[in-house]
Amino acid sequence: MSENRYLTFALTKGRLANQTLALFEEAGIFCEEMKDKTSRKLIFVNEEQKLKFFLAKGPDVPTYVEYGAADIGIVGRDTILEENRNVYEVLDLGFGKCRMCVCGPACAGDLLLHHERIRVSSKYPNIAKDYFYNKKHQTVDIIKLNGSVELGPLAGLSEVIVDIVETGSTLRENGLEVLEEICTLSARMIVNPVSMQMDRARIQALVTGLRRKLEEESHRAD
Ligand SMILES: Nc1ncnc2c1ncn2[C@@H]1O[C@H](COP(=O)(O)OP(=O)(O)OP(=O)(O)O)[C@@H](O)[C@H]1O
Ligand SMILES: O=P(O)(O)OC[C@H]1O[C@H](OP(=O)(O)OP(=O)(O)O)[C@H](O)[C@@H]1O
Repeated sequence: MSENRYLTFALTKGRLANQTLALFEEAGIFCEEMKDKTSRKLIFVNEEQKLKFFLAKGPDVPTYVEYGAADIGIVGRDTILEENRNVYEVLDLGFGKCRMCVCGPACAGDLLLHHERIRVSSKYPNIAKDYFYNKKHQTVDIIKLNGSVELGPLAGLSEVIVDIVETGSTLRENGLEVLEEICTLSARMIVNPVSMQMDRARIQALVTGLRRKLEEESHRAD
């Protein structure tokens, strides 16, 4: 372990970013500069704590961590499952909670029940494939989409979708429903396996500090 080595964090842009920075601050990990939404700067350094931070698109976070360009990543469990990178998952951060589900119009329930060869559109083709082929042993045709996945059944592209459900309002407003739940999701901390060996004490102290804050928060909420 090198005392002067910077630990680099890849954080997910978008929905998870604010809660990640708020939790880090609570645990004494600071990156003030990153809060400036007007800045186009991409990488931020905390000299005092020997930390570096950058924001990336969710699916790129496990890539940075697997290759060691970041030691630590914060990313949704959906992305970890979809990307299937060689990283350690070390902590459930408890926010960004949602569910990965098979959804569609109510009438698609019968097609699922009878293991019909249906079309499944999703932003998460690997999760969809694993669920239908390995868990349900059902042959389906998977179609990759990049967003607004609920359009799939509405436009006649697919019978069902595999997508994230949080409040359920996108489904409701489009006449769709949850047909099957695949798994629950939340934000997780991932670590590069080599970084874990080289900086074990420092990374473990970080994880312990964050876990303590999360426990304090959940006690306060009780
Ligand atoms: N309602 C939700 N919809 C999507 N993701 C959610 C939701 N609630 C929590 N999440 C979590 O937040 C993570 C980041 O979501 P976000 O929408 O910011 O990025 P994204 O899905 O990659 O979107 P985009 O492609 O539009 O940038 C997801 O990977 C997921 O783990
Ligand atoms: O259950 P709800 O609270 O309605 O949230 C779920 C919706 O949010 C996400 O889409 P997002 O807003 O990320 O847009 P996208 O479809 O373009 O990825 C997800 O893909 C669902 O469409």
